Amino acid sequence: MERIDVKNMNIIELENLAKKIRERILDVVSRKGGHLSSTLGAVELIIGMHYVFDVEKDPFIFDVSHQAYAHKLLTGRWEEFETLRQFGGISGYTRPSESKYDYFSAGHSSTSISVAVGVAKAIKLKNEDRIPVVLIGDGAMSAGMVYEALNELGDLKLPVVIILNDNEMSIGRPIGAISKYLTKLKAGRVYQNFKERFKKLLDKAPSDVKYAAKKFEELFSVNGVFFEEMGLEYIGPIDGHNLEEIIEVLKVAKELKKPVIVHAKTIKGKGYKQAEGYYEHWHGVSPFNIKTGEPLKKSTLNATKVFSKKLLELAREDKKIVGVTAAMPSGTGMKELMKEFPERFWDVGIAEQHAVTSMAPLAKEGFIPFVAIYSTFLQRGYDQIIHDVCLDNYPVRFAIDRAGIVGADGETHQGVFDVGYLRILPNITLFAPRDFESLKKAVEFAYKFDKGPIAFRYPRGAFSLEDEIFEAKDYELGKGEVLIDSKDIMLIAYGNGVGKAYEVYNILKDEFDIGLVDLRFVKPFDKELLKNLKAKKWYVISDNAKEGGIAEMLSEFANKENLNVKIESFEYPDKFIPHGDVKSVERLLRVDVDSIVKKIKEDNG
Ligand SMILES: Cc1ncc(C[n+]2csc(CCOP(=O)(O)OP(=O)(O)O)c2C)c(N)n1
Ligand SMILES: CC(=O)[C@@H](O)[C@H](O)COP(=O)(O)O
Ligand SMILES: [Mg+2]
Repeated sequence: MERIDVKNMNIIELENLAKKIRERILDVVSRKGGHLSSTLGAVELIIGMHYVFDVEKDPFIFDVSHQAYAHKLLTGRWEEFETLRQFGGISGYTRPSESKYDYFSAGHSSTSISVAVGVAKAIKLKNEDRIPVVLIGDGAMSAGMVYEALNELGDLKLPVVIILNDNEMSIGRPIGAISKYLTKLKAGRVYQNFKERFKKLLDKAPSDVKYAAKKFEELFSVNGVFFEEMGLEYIGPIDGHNLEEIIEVLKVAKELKKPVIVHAKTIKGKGYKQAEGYYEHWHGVSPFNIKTGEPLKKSTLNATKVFSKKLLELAREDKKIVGVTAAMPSGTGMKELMKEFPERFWDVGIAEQHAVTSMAPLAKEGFIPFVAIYSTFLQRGYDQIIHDVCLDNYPVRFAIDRAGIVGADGETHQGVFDVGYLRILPNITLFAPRDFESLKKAVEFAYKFDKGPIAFRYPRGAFSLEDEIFEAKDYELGKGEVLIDSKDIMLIAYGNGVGKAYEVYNILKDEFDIGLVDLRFVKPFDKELLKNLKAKKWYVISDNAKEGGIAEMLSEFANKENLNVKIESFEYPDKFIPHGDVKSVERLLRVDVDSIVKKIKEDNG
């Protein structure tokens, strides 16, 4: 399907288009799952962008880009939208590799204004007639990167239009002073009209009236002062569902040829009554019944719930336990702890760097901090882990959720780098549970461990290994476990890799002398156990990137110790891993059970 040209449509036609887009989004997301309420709330703003700006030349930059489904539908992906977030289908985010109308990839939040500043510099250097337009949510405004970008933009005064899509929500409740400030701006509209009338009066008034009026303005003008002080023009708040108003204001913003913030108020979930105005649940959904809003599948036990429950148990017993999440209270299971102990567990908003650093002094002061962040978002806090936690060896506990392949979110969200990026840091201890029971033991071990920073990782959803196949033993620092011994082939697995290795073992056990080791710790790892293995063919199975991963680590060790072993890795190859269900993606990467079995048979046949 061709790109839909909205420029010649009248308001009624645009409103009908908005309705059609919402119906398409609801229909597909209810059957396939995906992000829902953000994207429903941004339909008119996106139509407005397409109406006023020229998508053929102006960079359209979507923050996170989970709200950009309307943009996908307008730019020739109406039919393909059916494959949303499915293996081999279109991405849930903007991807230049998917469409020339997707200017930049996103998935992590708060990068958009930096991208706009960069492209605005390029446009100026090339002396072109283009203007970057950004769509960013209020939740994304909690991250430091936004202010780094605004700081430069306000100084350079490059033409950039930033549409602030303010639905007064992040995934959950919005956090912090900026969010409160944006809410206050609600009152601004009335004041703006007043200000206009007041200005006319002032021009004729004596100077003492001018003085009083100025004071009045200082006292009551909450309208965009913050942004104006940063050197940006501020327009708003406008009604982000009123196409006429959006178009009128965006036209003005475009003509100003300056950095402008257009502050639009929207309703998250707009157009689907069940979702309108609800925190969290409707942000990202699995397939559901449109009529009732009920999910089609009942939720089952997952690693996040097990982590959350165990930490809550410990927190009830020990007041020194504190914790933080960065805008993912439900996603990380910290919500329950925040509810019961609001003075000890915090959501800091999208602010992973701050989350990490702020826990180090709590450790220094004798508290027991847990940082619960997804593997992919912890990348944001990397320097803070090195500089503020590891350097002075503070016992901050990192609970790394969504480790491994996460599924439908794809490239931007895969939790595959943490083993590599953490393994190289001095002072840190790294380990991983293999099933729900060992996850409980992992939380206990991390709680008691006070020698320095420690991190454990667990997957999205359930482990691939069921409980009670192997008894969950207490963790001992740096100790692995031989689960099944052998003299020939050894599957050396880590974390959620143990379940996959066990499946491989079951297929091959009658044909080969094959065993299974759970490494348990990657740092420090169990050198004695490995040296004493009789099996000299090691197959490494773990859900992390191969580069900087476990096989690499074991090869270095084996070479140093002259162990004379052959090591093969079934970790993830050196590429960004696409979206789709875990099984299909692993098959594509040739690290699924069948591919591993085939390779072992070929090697040993
Ligand atoms: C660095 C980072 N941390 C956390 C997230 C998870 N996340 C995705 S969207 C979102 C909420 C964003 O809120 P807002 O910008 O207001 O957009 P809305 O969904 O309300 O439209 C969060 C926390 C992320 N994508 N990137
Ligand atoms: C857009 C974003 O970053 C989040 O909404 C993410 O998709 C959540 O992932 P989970 O579904 O794994 O919590
Ligand atoms: Mg929001």
